Amino acid sequence: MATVAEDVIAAVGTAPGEAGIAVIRVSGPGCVQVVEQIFRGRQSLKDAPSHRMVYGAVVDPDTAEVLDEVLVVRMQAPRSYTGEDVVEIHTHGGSAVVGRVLNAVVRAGARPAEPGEFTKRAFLNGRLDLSQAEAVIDLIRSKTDAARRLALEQLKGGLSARVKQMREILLDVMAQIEVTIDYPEHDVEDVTIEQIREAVDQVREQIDELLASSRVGRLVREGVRTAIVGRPNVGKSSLLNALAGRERAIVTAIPGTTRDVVDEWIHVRGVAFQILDTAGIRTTEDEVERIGVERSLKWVEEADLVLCVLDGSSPWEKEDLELLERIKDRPFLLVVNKIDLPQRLTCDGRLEELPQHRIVRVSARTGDGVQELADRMARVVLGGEGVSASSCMVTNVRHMALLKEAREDLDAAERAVSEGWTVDVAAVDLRAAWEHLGDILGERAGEELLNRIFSQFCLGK
Ligand SMILES: Nc1nc2c(c(=O)[nH]1)N(C=O)[C@@H](CNc1ccc(C(=O)N[C@@H](CCC(=O)O)C(=O)O)cc1)CN2
Ligand SMILES: Nc1nc2c(ncn2[C@@H]2O[C@H](COP(=O)(O)OP(=O)(O)OP(=O)(O)O)[C@@H](O)[C@H]2O)c(=O)[nH]1
Ligand SMILES: [Mg+2]
Repeated sequence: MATVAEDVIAAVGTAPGEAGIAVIRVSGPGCVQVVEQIFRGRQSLKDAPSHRMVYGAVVDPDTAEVLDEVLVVRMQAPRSYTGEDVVEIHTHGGSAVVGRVLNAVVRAGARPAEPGEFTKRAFLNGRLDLSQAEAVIDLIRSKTDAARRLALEQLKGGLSARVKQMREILLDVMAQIEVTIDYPEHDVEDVTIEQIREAVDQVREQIDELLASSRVGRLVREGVRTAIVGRPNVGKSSLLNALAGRERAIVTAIPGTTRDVVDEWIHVRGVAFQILDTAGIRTTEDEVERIGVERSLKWVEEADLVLCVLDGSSPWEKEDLELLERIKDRPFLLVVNKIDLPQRLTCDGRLEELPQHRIVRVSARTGDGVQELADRMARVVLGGEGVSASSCMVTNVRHMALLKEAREDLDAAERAVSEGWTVDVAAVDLRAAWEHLGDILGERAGEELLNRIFSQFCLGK
């Protein structure tokens, strides 16, 4: 079969396995002619209007055997996902059908696409910038509603708009510096220094805001590691089970039941929490239990959120106080458990000293207060307002690193003017900041970076 197209790529866009339908996507100049060769419909594809389904059959290019009954849609460049001519063949789902149809497309002149190649083309054709292309992977990978929302916001260009706005401010002041340098006879240097300061402050403030959002962004994207800690027998494992809604961990009346860390994922208000049930913290001679206690203490330091459990039915003990000291500078909630029993937790006003929104009273046995605890956990992570539909958060470590670099460039620019250097010195730093921000959008992205990013995609995306 003659090759009719320069670089037409094809891949299955849907998940493998039996399904109602599957979509084979073909992209590149000449892809309409490629598919035309194997498509028999009432209407020829090239005469069909763009973005309109056409009914027909796919045939084997050599034997003309009918392979499947299909719907085909053509999307004319540049109005398509990749920005190139695109044809999609919607077949019946199932590996034999999809295998034969894809094979026919390849024999008609397309080549199998590499992972992420459609999205890479969308980037190279200017349909998406790099941060938007990265959002496509995040969107596909998102397991919770909040993660989906953040990724979609980025795909729609939320982060890009913020970055472009900062670059505008920098570009304006860089232009002003040019004028100062080119026409030194006009005494404009003082004005320029003020403008540099103002631009630096404005952009730095925006960068700081974005970097501050990255903590929550990461938690939303990756999940919140939440450690349940406390003395033995206060009901930590019971609490894990109550949050999980199933008997995940072993519960007994014997103190020191849990040794290894037991974990379970739960979703609260669109955020994923990995709940870690740990060994009760006490001094012990038992070697196995001692190692468990060490791990518990490690989790107090490393968790994104600490749930410190107290037994409301028994008096406060010295271990409780020690633990409270350890957690007070970490993100924590204090959970007073066993409220179904008579309350004997006297703690000399220590509880009253804590911010009251940090204290939740529950019964892991009856389930009272457990929903309130879950809501409170989500609030601690998301802050007051939660992840609103319009909020833009940085979730990507590449973006974080570039924002930090840009911030350092701006610090350097400010130092240059404060120390009385001529404005051309600050100009170098401002340009560096402008470029680092541009790297978020992929302005100077080389082949290596692009390959690293797009190779993480699934086939057919
Ligand atoms: N069948 C199918 N579903 C899909 C995709 C796809 O490629 N094919 N997508 C792939 O990820 C997503 C949707 N993304 C898309 C983005 C742009 C265009 C597109 O044709 N845009 C044109 C026309 C818009 C219009 O008619 O107004 C444009 O922007 O000019 C299509 C899909 C999710 N669902
Ligand atoms: N009445 C009552 N009993 C509870 C409650 N929560 C836990 N218990 C009981 O307290 C005992 C200890 O519960 P666990 O969940 O095993 O406690 P733990 O903190 O995991 O204990 P270790 O693993 O030994 O550190 C068990 O007998 C539970 O049934 C509660 O809310 N009310
Ligand atoms: Mg336990």
